[in-house]
Order: sequence, then C-alpha cells, then structure tokens
Amino acid sequence: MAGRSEEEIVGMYIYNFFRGIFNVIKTIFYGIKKLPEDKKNYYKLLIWIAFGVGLFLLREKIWSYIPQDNKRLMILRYGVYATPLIPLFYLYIKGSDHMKFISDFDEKFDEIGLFTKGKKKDINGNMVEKKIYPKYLSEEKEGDITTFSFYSNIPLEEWRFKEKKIENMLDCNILKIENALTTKKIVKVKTVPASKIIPIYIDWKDEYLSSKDFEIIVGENMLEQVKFNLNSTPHVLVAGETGSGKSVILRMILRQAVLKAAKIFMIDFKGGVEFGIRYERYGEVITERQRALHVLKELVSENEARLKLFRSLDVKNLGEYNNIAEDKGLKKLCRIMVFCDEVAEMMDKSGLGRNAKQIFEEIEKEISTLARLSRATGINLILGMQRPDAKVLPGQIKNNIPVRISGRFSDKPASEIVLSNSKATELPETKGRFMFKVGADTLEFQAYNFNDSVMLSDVEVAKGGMLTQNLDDEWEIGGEEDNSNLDNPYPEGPVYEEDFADEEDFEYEGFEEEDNTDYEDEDEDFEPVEDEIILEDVEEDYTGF
Ligand SMILES: Nc1ncnc2c1ncn2[C@@H]1O[C@H](COP(=O)(O)OP(=O)(O)OP(=O)(O)O)[C@@H](O)[C@H]1O
Repeated sequence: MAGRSEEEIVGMYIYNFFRGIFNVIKTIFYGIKKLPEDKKNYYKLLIWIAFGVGLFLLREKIWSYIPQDNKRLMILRYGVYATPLIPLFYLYIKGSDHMKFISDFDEKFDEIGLFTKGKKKDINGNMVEKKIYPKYLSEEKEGDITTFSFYSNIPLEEWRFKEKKIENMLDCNILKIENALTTKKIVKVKTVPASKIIPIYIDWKDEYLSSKDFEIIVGENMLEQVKFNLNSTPHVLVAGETGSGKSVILRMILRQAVLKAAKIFMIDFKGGVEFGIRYERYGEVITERQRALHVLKELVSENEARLKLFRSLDVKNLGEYNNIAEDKGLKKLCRIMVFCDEVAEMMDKSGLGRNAKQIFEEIEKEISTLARLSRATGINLILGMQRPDAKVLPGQIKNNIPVRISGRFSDKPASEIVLSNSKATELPETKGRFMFKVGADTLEFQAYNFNDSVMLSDVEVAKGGMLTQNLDDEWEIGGEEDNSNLDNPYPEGPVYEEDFADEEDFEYEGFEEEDNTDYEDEDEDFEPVEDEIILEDVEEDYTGF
C-alpha cells in the first residue's frame, strides 16, 4: 500500500467492502439456483426456516436462561435479529459449494489451456490481464447422456480441437460439441460416461434395416446406431487404407439398397474384382470406362428429366413425387445408387495419354454434375477411396458429398482431405473402426461386419432368385417391377418421411468450400414431360460381364 494516499486507501476499502457484499449476494443467488436440482434441497431449506422462526418465537424463553449480569452473553440477545438470516446461511453454503465446483472447472480448463485472455480489475483496482475460462452454466441428464453447458467466447473449433483433453477432464466420452440454438456464446458438450465404450466387433443383421425412407445404418458408437438418410445427405464417401474395412461398409450399404429396392450400378474397373459376378443379380456391374461414361451420361439426363418433372408437379423430392404419383396416374420412380469401390480407378488422370485422359475427364464431369444436382431426385453416389488425394477427388465433387466415413490414416493430410480435420489419425487399429462425419460433428464408430459370401447366398435362397429376375427385365426407370417375391420390407412402397427445403443452395456445413458450384436452377423454359422416364440407352449397349 506504500505510496497510496489516505483517500485511495479508504476508496479501496469501500470498494472491497461492496465487492464482498456483492460476492455474498452472488453466492446466495447461486444457492437459490441450485435448489431445483434436488427436491430434498427444498425440505432442507424449510427445516432451516423453521429453525429460524422457532428461535425467534422462543427468544424470551432462551433469554431467560442467559444470566442478566453477564454482559458478554447478553450480546447473544441481539442474535434474534439474525434469525431471518439463518435460511440465507443455508443458501450461502449451497452457493459456495457451487462456486467451488465452478472454480474447479477453471482449474481444469487452465490445465488443458482452454481459455481466452481479457482485462479485469484486481483487488487493488488495477487493470490486469486475466485468463477468462468457459463459465459452467448447467448440466442436464437424459438416460446415459449428460449435456454440459458453458458460457464462452472460445470458438467451437477450439473446443473440438481439444475434445480428447475435455474428455479426460470430464472423465467421459464426448458425443457432440455444439452451440446452443439461441446463441454462439453457449457451448453444449454432450457426453456419456467414460465406462461406455464402442463395441470392437458387431455383425450386421438384416433386422437392423431401417424402415425409414431412405435411411442407411452403418454401425454403432458407444450409445446408438450410426445412420444417415440419403434424402437429406445424398452422397457418401468411404475412405480407408487397404484392409480397413472400406469395402465391407460399401457392400453393407449395397445390401440395404437392395433390400430397399433401389436400382444399382456398380463401377469396378478392376475387372469385377470388387463386385464379382455374384453381384450382377443386384444391378449392373460396369467394368469398362466407355460403358461407365455412357451410364453416367444417361443418369445425368434422367436427373434433368426428374428435376423438370418434379418442378412441373411442384414436388421437392423423390419421396414427395412417389407419394402423389399414383393419384396423378404417373409411375413411381425408383432410387438409383451408383457404387464405386475405388474412385481413383475412375478419376485419377495422372500419367495418362491424351485419349485416355479425355474419357476420365468426361467421367469426372458427369460425376460432378450428379454430385451437385441429384440431391432431390434420388440418384446417389456411394464412393470408396483408398488413398485420399485432392487430385483424385476434386473439391467440386468432394464438397457435394455430405457423408464422410474414414478409416484410420497415419498422416494428417489424408484425414484432412476426407474429414477436414485430423481425427482419422486418432482411430485405433481395430478392423472396422471408422470416423463418421455429417456436417460439423465427427464421431467414432464400429462398422458392422458384413460377410457378403454368406449374406449374398442367403439372399439367393430366401428370395428365390427374384433379384436375378429383376435384372433380366427390360431396364426401365419407374417400370412396374414385380417385387412381390422380393421379400421387400415395403410391400406398400417405401415410407417417405423426410421433407426438405428447396435445394437452391446445396452445400454442407462443416466442409471447406473449394470450387463449390451448387445447385442451379435448371431450365426456366420448362415444358412438362411425360410420366415415363426411360433410360433405354443404358440397357441398349449393356453387354454383361
Ligand atoms: N466392420 C468390421 N468388423 C470386423 N472386421 C472387419 C470389418 N470390416 C472389415 N473387416 C475385416 O477386414 C478385412 C478387410 O476388409 P475390406 O475388404 O473391407 O478392406 P478394404 O479396406 O476394402 O481393403 P481393400 O481396399 O484392399 O479392398 C475383411 O475381410 C474382414 O475380415
């Protein structure tokens, strides 16, 4: 205090006095806020109030026990005026527990370096630099899930970057870190206890098949199934080093597509190594580039025709269209899914001659158009990739693929290409362990193991070869397929629940925007088209493999 004037010292005392009062009131306020957390708190408060009131009512009796000649003890008589403070004392104790709980958080945030810096007045009234920690607001429990809310100026990216440390700090597994709907200043950390772990092996069972149109299930995290819906997130990228389980995931998706009666194309330029002859019963296995280009072009035309038709009928997507098609005397349209186990086989142009390059470029153009424009029309790309490479999968395509599934990569750039973060490097070396990302959140899961040699032959027996019969049919989009013996889970046609807004701007939050040419209005001079949209050409030069 050396060097301070008397006035300054008095000012400082007054300041600290009011600060102390403010802190007491604040602590009591926290105590009040804690009350609703447990019913017992109210009973305890009532006991303290009763105690205070009892003391007040019995004051004369109590005073009579105090010797009148003992001046020191006589002071206790004034204690009567403090009786209303007794319940406040209880609230103060409760509030200080809470303050201690909060300051423990400060310590923990300090340890993991999650804070911002700002200026604050110190006890002497001087402005000093101070660490500002996220402020604990509340925690809500729902079953196994606890959601912590913090008030914080720290950007969400930083929270996500420190996810592992926060998990250790809270002794939990984090499911999601997100902002509150109302403000970006509130961060919600959704957690499950650390004892909940991701299974290390789970077999796929057909009973897992979702009844929702067009929901696909790929595995489980520590709490629930991991799924996505092709109506709202239409294209999928599965990346993983050789042996990671990438092909197993693709085939498991294919299996669900078959059971949900989608039209399937499988592009396999390794001469049918990935999708062997057994897969031909489910759709066309394309092993030649010319043929792939041709089919893709036809799908682009089909997409355009569907877009025009949907616009003429004022429907937003395939689901809405199919719901009204029969009433309007139109044919139902099917979902079309294009599978490719290795995009590099289809798009890697490095080291190619001019002629070969041209066809690759054309394939890339068609894939890019479909990725951008086929969201509402039910034409989906399911792409596998062994070695993530920006040259192989241009940003224009990648940014329009909302579902990203990545196996373990030892290097960060590979993980960054797929997930836009380094989380794939944190995966354990467990077979079938993947990261799943739709939007901003990345979560770890165990993919179902799908043994296609068993499952495919099962289908043949159970379905009585009906899938093969479909393949023999004239390939006609929207044709009246005889699925009666297909053991189709949707004999009345798929149930369409999802509804999504106009697709004027089709991009996905959370992925870096490279050259993202989004959904454009198609053709303003639209003329209604006939209800039958036939891809005759696709079948015409199909030679089979
Ligand atoms: N989800 C899973 N659970 C347990 N084991 C799995 C799982 N997925 C794959 N495996 C095991 O790993 C093996 C390789 O899987 P898969 O063929 O899918 O790898 P891949 O990543 O596609 O490799 P490649 O690129 O060489 O084809 C499978 O034969 C299976 O034994």
